[in-house]
Amino acid sequence: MLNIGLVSYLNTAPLIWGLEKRASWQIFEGHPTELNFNLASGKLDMALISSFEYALNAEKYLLLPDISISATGRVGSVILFTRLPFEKLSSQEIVLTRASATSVALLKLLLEDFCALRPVYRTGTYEESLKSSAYLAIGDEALVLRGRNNFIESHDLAALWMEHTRLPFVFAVFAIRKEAWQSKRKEIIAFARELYFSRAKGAAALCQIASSCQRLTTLGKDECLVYLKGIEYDLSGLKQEALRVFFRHLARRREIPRLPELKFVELT
Ligand SMILES: C=C(O[C@@H]1C=C(C(=O)O)C=C[C@H]1O)C(=O)O
Repeated sequence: MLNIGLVSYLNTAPLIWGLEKRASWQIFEGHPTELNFNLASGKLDMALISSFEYALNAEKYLLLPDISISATGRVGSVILFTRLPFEKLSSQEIVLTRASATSVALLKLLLEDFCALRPVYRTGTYEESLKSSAYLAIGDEALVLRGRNNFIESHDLAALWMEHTRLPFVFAVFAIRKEAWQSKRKEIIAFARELYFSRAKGAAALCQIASSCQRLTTLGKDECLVYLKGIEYDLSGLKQEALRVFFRHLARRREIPRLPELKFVELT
């Protein structure tokens, strides 16, 4: 049995739209940090994980070629919501969602190194952030918060990253545990083929996905479609370059012990 982890957010729907159930695999859905933990601990064989988790534990993993959750510019669902003007955030408290690894590291990089701001961070929920100056949300929660106007500003982290680096940003990759690749290679290749097929079907059905998944958020159908059109699922050359740039920043900031290489499985 192949144990597969998938992110439970709306943005993953187009990637897994055409995926059919199979007796040989079991799907677990969760927030990125749950999937990161369950893949690192061996409960899962392969999963969509935070690109930060790959950088942290790259010696355990191999990557599925050409799969990611990325955006070129605005992503729409990784947002710093603020109750103060952005440039006044030094020494102010920012509450960080527990669901994210990549976006937390990206936020710190953007604020501290690119914008010379020095806030104080705390992990917590949106409710726990009500007296703080800002809240970092990702995924469906960010989409819901976009509809509430109790913040004065919202800053899209992928758009900020692009402004500073001119590059797309890769939030998640599909990683496989090395042991699983040794023992379950055939099943992994079969799953990968289905995933590529599913992605193609999802791309052709975006309008339908937007109408049927709209209930997950408070977005209208058109807004939902605009959001899904902005999410990219490939890991092309430029995205690999963008990942390396992000990893170099993480290593320089000592958030990861060493600079990881991008190592892929061969599906043939
Ligand atoms: C674009 C998003 O990317 C997600 C953000 C992640 C993170 O911050 O660790 C991990 C997986 C992605 O699915 C999102 O959730 O909005």
